[in-house]
Amino acid sequence: TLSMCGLSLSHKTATPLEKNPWHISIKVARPGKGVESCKGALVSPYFVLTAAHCFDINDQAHWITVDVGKTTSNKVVSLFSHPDYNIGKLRSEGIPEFYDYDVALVKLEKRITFSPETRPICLPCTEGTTRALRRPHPKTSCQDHERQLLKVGDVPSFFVHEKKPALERKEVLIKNGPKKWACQADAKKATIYVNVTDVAQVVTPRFLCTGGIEPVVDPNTCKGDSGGPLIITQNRRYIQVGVISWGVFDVCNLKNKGKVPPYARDFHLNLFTVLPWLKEKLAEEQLGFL
Ligand SMILES: CO[C@H]1CCN(Cc2c(C)cc(C)c3[nH]ccc23)[C@H](CO)C1
Repeated sequence: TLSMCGLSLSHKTATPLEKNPWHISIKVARPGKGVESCKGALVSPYFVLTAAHCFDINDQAHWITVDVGKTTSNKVVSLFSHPDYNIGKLRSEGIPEFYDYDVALVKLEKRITFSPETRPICLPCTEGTTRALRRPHPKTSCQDHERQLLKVGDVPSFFVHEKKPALERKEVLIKNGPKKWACQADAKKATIYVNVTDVAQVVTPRFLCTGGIEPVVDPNTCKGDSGGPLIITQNRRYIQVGVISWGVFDVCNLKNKGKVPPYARDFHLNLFTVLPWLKEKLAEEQLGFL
């Protein structure tokens, strides 16, 4: 039987993890280089979905620890970054970091047993999401999922910011209508993109854009939120539509303290743009990809 995805407990006394049971914390301890912190989402008994930029080509599996539910340091067996991810691809054009296809799957050594604080989130174009959307199977298509989840306009969504011991939900609007172009244009205000002439060079069709102050002030991501899920709620079920990739302004960086500019935008890898890769890597996880 396909286990149900995107469920969570929401009563007042539920713990942060019971409320966000898909939440994963990832740490990469590089000898002599300190620890890099990222987040991820549990998507099946063996796999965590995160950002490719959390890892370096030289990272050893034993440098990576993955906290799932209450158990810390689950062993990583393998790491599958998207084949088209290449952070240095545009270096020759004076663009030091390029985040296109910034998505990775981490395979755990031991199969995770689900529990009230450990449950998978729903992925687009799977049977679990068809059920979460209360749509008929097999009549419902992947395109139906995209039309229902990523409607044209400002789409309500949220990400989870870890502020130990709490997990805070940050509600943001995906600018998926007329505001999309202004959202993307603000990418050029990022310090490292000073050489960018056409914003389309760095904001490729793989990205969803959040942040800014119209129609309301959106909270922004921090570097440490990288890899976490961008989530849309439907009928109290949680569906991941994006992976937090990069932002123009790190609100957690103390030197940026207190002053968040209106051009602070965040960019998330749109999972609808990497479905063939997801389907291939998760083929054995019985998620029922459409
Ligand atoms: C385009 O230029 C910027 C790229 C990435 N930014 C770092 C960064 C990463 C890597 C990932 C996430 C989720 C971030 N959220 C906010 C900042 C931030 C720095 C600016 O801080 C330079």
